[in-house]
Amino acid sequence: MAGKREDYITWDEYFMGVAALSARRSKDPSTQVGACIVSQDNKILSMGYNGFPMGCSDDEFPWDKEDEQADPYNAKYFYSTHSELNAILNYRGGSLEGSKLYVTLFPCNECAKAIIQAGIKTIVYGSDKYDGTPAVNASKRMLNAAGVRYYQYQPTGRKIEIEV
Ligand SMILES: O=c1[nH]c(=O)n([C@H]2C[C@H](O)[C@@H](COP(=O)(O)O)O2)cc1CO
Ligand SMILES: [Zn+2]
Repeated sequence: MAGKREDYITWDEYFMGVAALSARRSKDPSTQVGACIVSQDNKILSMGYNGFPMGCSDDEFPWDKEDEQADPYNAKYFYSTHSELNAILNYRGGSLEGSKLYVTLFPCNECAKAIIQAGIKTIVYGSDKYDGTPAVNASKRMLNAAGVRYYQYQPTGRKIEIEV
């Protein structure tokens, strides 16, 4: 009798991998973020990445951080929907109460509000490159107050290649 395969990926590698793959759909030239929401029994409920809302063309809306005149209408920030919010909004199945969010970048304060209100209880994040900024400080303050647990994903170093 053959034993089971032993080099299968862990749950964390699987869900962080799905979040990272989702990020590859992002059109943002500077920061690509992916998210994956998982139930308490390890079933994927939803996914998302940062992008403009439906009907707002990736070719017509700006992807710049800032134009020469520093005109906010010509920068992406008014228009881009964050990956975490997209993952929450993409879920049409009912409640996300008690679920877990895997996200490649620590959620900002706006996403933290949506995460808390959606009932997500755990966040596993990848990069924390905006740590110390007001948005992330405010986010951590709210997540702490609301009892949302968060911890940084510890990369295993395993390379997962997918040929498509
Ligand atoms: O939590 C987040 N989730 C998320 O999807 N984003 C997106 C919005 C923007 O498209 C991009 C941030 O752009 P930049 O790093 O160039 O400022 O990442 C940004 C954050 C900020 O933490
Ligand atoms: Zn956000």
